[in-house]
Amino acid sequence: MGTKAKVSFWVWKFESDSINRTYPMQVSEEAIVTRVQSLVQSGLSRVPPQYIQPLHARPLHHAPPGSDSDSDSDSDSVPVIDLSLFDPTARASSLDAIARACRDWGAFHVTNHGVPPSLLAAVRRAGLQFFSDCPLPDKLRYACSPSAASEGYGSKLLATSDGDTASHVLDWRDYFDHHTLPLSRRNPNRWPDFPSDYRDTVATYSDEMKLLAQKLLALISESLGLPPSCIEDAVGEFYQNITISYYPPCPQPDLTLGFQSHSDIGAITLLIQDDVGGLQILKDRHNWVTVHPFSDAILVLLADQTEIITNGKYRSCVHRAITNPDRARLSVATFHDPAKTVKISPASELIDESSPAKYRDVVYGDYVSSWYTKGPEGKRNIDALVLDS
Ligand SMILES: O=C(O)CCC(=O)C(=O)O
Ligand SMILES: [Fe+2]
Repeated sequence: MGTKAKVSFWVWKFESDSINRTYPMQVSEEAIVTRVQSLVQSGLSRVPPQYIQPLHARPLHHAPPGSDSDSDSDSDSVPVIDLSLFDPTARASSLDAIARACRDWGAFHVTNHGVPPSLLAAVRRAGLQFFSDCPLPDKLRYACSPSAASEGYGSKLLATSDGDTASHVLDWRDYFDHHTLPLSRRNPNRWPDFPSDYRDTVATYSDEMKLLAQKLLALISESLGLPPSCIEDAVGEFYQNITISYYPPCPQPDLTLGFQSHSDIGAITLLIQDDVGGLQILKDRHNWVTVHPFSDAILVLLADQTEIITNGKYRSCVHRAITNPDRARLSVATFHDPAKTVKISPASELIDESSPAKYRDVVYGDYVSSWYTKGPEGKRNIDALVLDS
């Protein structure tokens, strides 16, 4: 069956504590190539302990009101913005709708966004074929190195002595990360060559996402009364990465997360998912709301640098992915970040005596390093930059 060979990657040393809880003490070399999918294919009925979330982070459905694990309120749903309504007559009310969505959610779906539905389908299909039809040894030819933000096929790892990964709880997720922009970072030879249209599809998708991100940042700037180019000018040339996440079915979804709670660290993320569902957004700081898959809409998530540039008028969106026992899930997130050398600060237009800067300036590369050493830890990394008022 071939599954045994895959399990052999899973080599841990375990030790038990006084209440007989087993936990890993040391990660062997082989564990570097562990993928969640290979665990699942080995036929587990319980998840290994390093995937078990602490109680407060579990996707419970009956938590006390106000807690981080509050119930999913189905009555609330992420706003939808129809981009075809930005003609001169409807423009003012559409900008108002964007302002409300950014203020209340830090997220919204866009429809009539101009990206061909066939391209959205093609990128989902290419990702799914790579993850589900390609044998593990072939996928591992693209394994990313365990160092921070490397390109390729990976899974989150346990903390290492060099401090590259900081969390002690693992996500129930495998991923493929592509460096797509600027073009000097784009090398499709490092991406899967199966299915045969994979590389072209991801490259075309990257170009389309860049155009949409530019359009959206202009509208978001305008929705605050800023010049359309304000946020994009502050970000500078986009450093774009595309991450395809694959969440295998999980035997114990109540104990795990596909992706722990976090906000994205760049400026703006554009996300599509398949019809399985599992993405949740934290609304009003304590309510987890499921983002139901919505035909060919694209989900816009405001990220930390946009929060700084808008001086907190728009906050970055905290989100997570839950798992399910039955179906693998796929999402494609396209991140648009500043270059590492760019200094990000609140837009001068938004600052005066009555509205002082709320965030310290930060060089984006320093922000990224602190994220990779501390990890999201279920908190907002950006809170470290908030100035005392
Ligand atoms: O899978 C998802 O829906 C979320 C992915 C995500 O949050 C990320 O890649 O940053
Ligand atoms: Fe994210």
